[in-house]
Amino acid sequence: MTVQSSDEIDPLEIEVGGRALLTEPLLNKGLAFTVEERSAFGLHGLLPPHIETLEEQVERRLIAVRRLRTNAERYHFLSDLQDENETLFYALITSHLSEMLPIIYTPTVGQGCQEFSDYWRYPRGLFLSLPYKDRIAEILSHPRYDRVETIVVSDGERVLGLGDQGVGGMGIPVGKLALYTACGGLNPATTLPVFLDVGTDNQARLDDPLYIGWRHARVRGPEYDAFVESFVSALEERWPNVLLQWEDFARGQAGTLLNRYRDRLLTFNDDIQGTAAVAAGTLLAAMHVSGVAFKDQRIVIVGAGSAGCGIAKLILHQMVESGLSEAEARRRFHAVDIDGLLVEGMPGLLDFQQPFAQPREAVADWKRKGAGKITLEDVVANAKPTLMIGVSAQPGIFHEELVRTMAANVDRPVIMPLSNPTSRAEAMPKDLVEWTDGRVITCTGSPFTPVEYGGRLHVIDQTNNAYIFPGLGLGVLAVGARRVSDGMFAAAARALAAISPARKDPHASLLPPTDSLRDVAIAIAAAVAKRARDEGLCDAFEDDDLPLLLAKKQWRPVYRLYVKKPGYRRIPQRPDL
Ligand SMILES: NC(=O)C1=CN([C@@H]2O[C@H](COP(=O)(O)OP(=O)(O)OC[C@H]3O[C@@H](n4cnc5c(N)ncnc54)[C@H](OP(=O)(O)O)[C@@H]3O)[C@@H](O)[C@H]2O)C=CC1
Ligand SMILES: CC(=O)C(=O)O
Ligand SMILES: [Mg+2]
Repeated sequence: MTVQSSDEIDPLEIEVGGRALLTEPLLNKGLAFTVEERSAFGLHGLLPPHIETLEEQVERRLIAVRRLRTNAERYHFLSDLQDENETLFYALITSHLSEMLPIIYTPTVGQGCQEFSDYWRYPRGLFLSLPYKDRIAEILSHPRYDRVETIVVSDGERVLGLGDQGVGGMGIPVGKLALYTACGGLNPATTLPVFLDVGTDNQARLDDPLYIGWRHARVRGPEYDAFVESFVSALEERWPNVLLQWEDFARGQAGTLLNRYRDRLLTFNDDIQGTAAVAAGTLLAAMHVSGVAFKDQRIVIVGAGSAGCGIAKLILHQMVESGLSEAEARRRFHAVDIDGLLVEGMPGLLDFQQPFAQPREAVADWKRKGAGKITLEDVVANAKPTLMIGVSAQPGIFHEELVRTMAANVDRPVIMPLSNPTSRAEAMPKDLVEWTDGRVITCTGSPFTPVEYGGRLHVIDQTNNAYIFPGLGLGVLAVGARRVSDGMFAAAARALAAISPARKDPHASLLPPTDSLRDVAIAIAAAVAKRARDEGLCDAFEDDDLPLLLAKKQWRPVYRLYVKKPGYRRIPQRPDL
């Protein structure tokens, strides 16, 4: 449903004109300013005389972006466009989603984060640095942020699978929020990327004279906790109903922060919960193709960190819902971390890993003689998994022998190398298809081109939390949910599986194509909103009213007519220096 909101129809009253209007990305229309607007706002002469439509502007920028040689160049081109004219940026992105997604999001955003300081040009979002911790409330108080409803925050310690990028991690909240608008339809004026700069342990960044973050070893422990608490308290005060998404925090912080704040704010951790929902939804779709029910699944998760244990927790919940006892369901998980298979009583086992540790006696004879740990190879040979998920950021860890061993024991091995960016994927889909003689059902975290094998084209689905968080945000905001619950992610996973093309045709893709992420977001939002109501986390609404509630929350990249606001003032074209 497309609703033309009064926001789109009514003229917008503008306070400033001249150059100030052209340099405000939320208002700038570039060459699309009409003659009347150019007269009213003092734009004649500041723009060449040509006037064009938004569609023509999209076409012009599309030609320019396609002319560039690398995706890294395109990333910077699009960042500049976002900082110049957000309406045009989103019109371009939404009309070419599958082409633009790999540029503004994974994998290219990873390089953008690594080279953040090298290409620094224009600030976007808020940088909260520990040395200025006493200024947080003052920084958030600027009227520019009055309308903020959604914040994505990172401290840059675990940027995709690329480790600590310090302040470069800001590229992640910026990219995620671009998807909130492009896919979820949230108004960009209501979104805010935030970076918590607590230093970095990345020596190359610290040694780099161009590095623009706080040049200090990463602060941890009580000082870190107090800093995050200052941020959260100030945020609660400023925007009591804001949706806060934690993104790309390291294993040691991600779950701790989620548990600390989930009952206090409208908040979730995307790497733990969003990833769990997309992986579980893809698994449900894959089960439809493989015909293997939950009771017959044997699961290996490689990388028992935030994403790995988040995924395991949600799939475990689904297994229990399908009729398995909790104990039985637990036994089906084999979580492999850097020290091998997680086994009960193992030294260093973290709280969130405990539920997925195998009883010692169940795996007593799996360890090879003289070996210090039960390796991934031992696990695959003994557990005979039906499903193997990689969230370890270890490229090549799903090697040929391992995959062939897995494929020898099951008809349709399901293998998901979900680590990002592309360079960190546990395996290349082309290899997986070849090593399994085309039997594999596979999907990845970053985009890959389809693989041709045996006269058939294997589409590689992108099992990325981008299928979940834009819809989750849209859903909770549209109905005014007070908290984000695990139940909402379970509902999102089911909603994703329900729109899987493979439900109708087993040769089709598991997930809808990325071009349709706007429709996916609506389906996820509807499921999340209903779950919020059913859990009593928002006010009641009728199912029939939901499409309108969602549509009203969706902003579209169209230009509005501008008129002068009473008190309009023309800012001098050049300041007096
Ligand atoms: N597709 C998607 O939507 C998503 C993908 N991801 C990707 O998943 C990856 C992991 O993210 P996240 O879980 O947040 O990160 P974490 O750091 O929390 O977890 C990674 C885990 O892998 C472990 N590990 C490292 N080396 C090995 C190894 N050789 N064998 C087995 N385990 C190993 C790490 O152990 P240790 O810490 O001891 O080194 C750690 O426990 C990243 O690449 C990220 O991009 C994450 C979220 C969403
Ligand atoms: C996709 C994502 O959130 C990650 O790789 O961290
Ligand atoms: Mg992430």
